[in-house]
Amino acid sequence: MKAIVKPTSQLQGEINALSSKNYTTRYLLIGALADGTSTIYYPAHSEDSDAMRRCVRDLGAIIEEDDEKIVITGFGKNPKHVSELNVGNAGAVLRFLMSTAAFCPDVTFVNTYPESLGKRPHDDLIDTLQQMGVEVQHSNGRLPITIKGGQPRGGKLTVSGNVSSQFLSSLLFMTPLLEEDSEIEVLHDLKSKIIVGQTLEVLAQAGIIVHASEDLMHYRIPGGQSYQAKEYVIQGDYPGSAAILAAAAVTNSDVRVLRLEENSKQGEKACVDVLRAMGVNLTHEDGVVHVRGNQKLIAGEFDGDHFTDAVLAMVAAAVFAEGTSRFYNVENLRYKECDRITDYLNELRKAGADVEERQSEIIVHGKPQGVTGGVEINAHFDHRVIMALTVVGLRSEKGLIIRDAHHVAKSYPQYFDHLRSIGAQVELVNE
Ligand SMILES: O=C(O)C1=C[C@@H](OP(=O)(O)O)[C@@H](O)[C@H](O)C1
Ligand SMILES: C=C(OP(=O)(O)O)C(=O)O
Repeated sequence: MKAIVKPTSQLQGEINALSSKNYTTRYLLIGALADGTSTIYYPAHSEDSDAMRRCVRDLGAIIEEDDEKIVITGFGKNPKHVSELNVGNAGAVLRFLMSTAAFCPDVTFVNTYPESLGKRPHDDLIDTLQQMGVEVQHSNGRLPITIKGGQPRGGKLTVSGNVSSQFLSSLLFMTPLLEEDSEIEVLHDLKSKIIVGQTLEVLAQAGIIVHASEDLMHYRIPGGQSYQAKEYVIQGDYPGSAAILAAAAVTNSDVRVLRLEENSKQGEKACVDVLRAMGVNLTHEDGVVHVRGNQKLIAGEFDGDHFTDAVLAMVAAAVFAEGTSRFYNVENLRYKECDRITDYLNELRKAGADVEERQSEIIVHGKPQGVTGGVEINAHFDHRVIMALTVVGLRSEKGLIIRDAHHVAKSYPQYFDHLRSIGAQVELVNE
């Protein structure tokens, strides 16, 4: 599918935020790891959340669903001995389930996105699984990956955190089910640290005890625990909504996004502060972010690791700011669906933006007068590139054509419908 994004100067209306992808994957997992029946209200419906649903079902969870909820009966620590799992292009789903798969004798995670997830490294988690006595076959740390588990061991474990926090989260979900206690030391650095808070939050809700050090670099996890079956309610999704808010920020707008909790643990809620720091006129009260954009933004400097999945949308807003913006501490964006520094900036340049890259920084020389556009954009299999380039297209002189825009469905299938409902001129054409 091709998205033809036409210049649009005005956006107006109200959007109900999509449901959080990262909470949906977590609650599906802990529902599957519980012995009883849990209920998840308002789950996300996207390729990534569907991938988790499909895989836990393959592993033996029983799932019933209707329009508002999923009812899931888990398999505890006794998943079905499947031979193959397909996580699609979902990094978190793969990494979370690699540890769960250690309870199975022989499971292969297949490589269905060789150009995207197939290029992402998983060595750090493979190392830890090997410390636990699990045999892992892999191609240079990448898919396809075969886990030959059975009886993984706890004890003293280390995991590197400087590529992804998902490896640590994965171990935090699985180690409470081991017979013996575990101690996890995070080596090097811990990127996307803030999202580990979401993992600890849902573990506590399921009655799991984890002793975490204040800096989130050391953990003591008592073994022999079991997940309680509970009821969970999914909140609105900040990473996806960040793109809607950025679109409102770069146009003349009066846009309200509902269901965005002020006290959420999602790091990407910082996008509200980033836009405010850029001079955007907005309020955030009672779960509603209300943007009244006037196309005027000012540049700023931001630690992007605090809002990793919203960085691309914030960079898109900075393209139109007065002055030079700097997003630092973002090296791990290179290990996502595409290289979100080099690949993304190449597409931004095609659209007419003035951007520079460093190994762990994105620098944007703003163009308040707008960019020319009028070119075709390569999506690089990346939903966040698609969403961010759409924002740029709306404020361009000649619009943008985004190829392979259907990949937006990885996290936000209704993105273009939502944008059109507030007045964005976007045409979708089957290629
Ligand atoms: O734990 C999670 O659900 C996620 C962690 C983050 O990844 P990294 O830790 O690799 O940055 C984030 O980018 C991803 O979308 C979801
Ligand atoms: C990086 C992302 O997801 P994942 O790592 O789960 O593929 C994302 O949603 O932006």
